[in-house]
Amino acid sequence: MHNNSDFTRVTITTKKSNHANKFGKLIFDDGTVLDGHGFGYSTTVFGEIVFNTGMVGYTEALTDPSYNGQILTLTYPLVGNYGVPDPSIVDKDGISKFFESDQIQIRGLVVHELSLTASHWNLSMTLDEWMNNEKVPGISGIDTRELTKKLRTGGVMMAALVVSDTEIDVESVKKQLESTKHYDSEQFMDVVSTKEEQIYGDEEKSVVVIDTGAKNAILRNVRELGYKAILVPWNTSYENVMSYNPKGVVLSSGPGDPQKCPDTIDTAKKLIENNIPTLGICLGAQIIGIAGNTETYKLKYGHRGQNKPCVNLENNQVYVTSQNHGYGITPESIEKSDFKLWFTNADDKTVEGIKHKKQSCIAVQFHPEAAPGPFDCKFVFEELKKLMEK
Ligand SMILES: NC(=O)CC[C@H](N)C(=O)O
Repeated sequence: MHNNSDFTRVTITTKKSNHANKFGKLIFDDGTVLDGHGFGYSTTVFGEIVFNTGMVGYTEALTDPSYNGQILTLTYPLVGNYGVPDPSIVDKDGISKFFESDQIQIRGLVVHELSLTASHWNLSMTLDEWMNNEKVPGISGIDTRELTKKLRTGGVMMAALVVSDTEIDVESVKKQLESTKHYDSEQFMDVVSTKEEQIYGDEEKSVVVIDTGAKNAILRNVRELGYKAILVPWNTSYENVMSYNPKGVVLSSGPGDPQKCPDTIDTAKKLIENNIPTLGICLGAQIIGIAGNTETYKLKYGHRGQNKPCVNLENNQVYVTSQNHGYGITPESIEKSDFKLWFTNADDKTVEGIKHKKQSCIAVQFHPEAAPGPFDCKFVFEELKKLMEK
């Protein structure tokens, strides 16, 4: 028999999005112009336009530093209906509970329909309010299926997103778009990486996380292994990493081309050489790959979603993974490298994980820290723990 105290009382908060109807336009570098309704902040932004097929998780996606420099299209047709939680809610270590970093990282957001009402027990503001506060523009009323087909056919491209209270001058935006720095040549590390070390927990044994744009969930997973997490800047040298005397090292996810992180590649080379237990995640996997003689390349339209099937070649088990990447490790380059293939993508056979042939070094292209429902990829952190406690 239940007594009332068995139940947590949950209050559902409802808020209406009262955004004014603004002008909104998406302008692509191939000349295409799409009309929509502007929301969020009135401004013009330029970035690489990409799409994510996840049905939920916009709070996490918008704050994932790996999206820095990009205009994000969500293919799920109704967005914003559960609002946005309070950013100041933190866990016992002071790590934000519901956000992957302390700000919105995307340059702009593209949706089909923005929900006018948001309801959730955890809601503190609407998506429109949040984006307005953080000065990020959004556009709704876009046929995101057609847009996705365009990106799948033509590949990701540079675009401008304009939200304005007055009529938009398309020609002048097109000119600015032409002279905008291309996403591929941008250097994001100074923008996303911590400038100083940050320490979470007080355990004696520690894991250093090299911050090339780390998500909070990576820190949380390290903490759950029972280790102190030490977050350090992207360009921390091997000697400085080792000065913390860590049991292991995580190379985090992050935005941009892995070739733009030469200092991290250098540190990774020495971590491998000295057999320090190391796990690379997404950008971190690409960096580890380069450090161990694989090559990387740019995918046509990337993998961004929550249901990307990956096969563990050691036991033929398939995992449903979360992903967000536009570059990858070149499959043909693995054979002559220091790694063997660990995971492969069941959809397109791209590289999803590698293991060093001799040293304690593993890397996954997918996000083991992400949990869009299930937690089935957490075992990757357990693999790191096994290497650290060997
Ligand atoms: N999430 C990530 O770490 C992304 C890695 C890299 N920037 C890419 O786009 O492929």
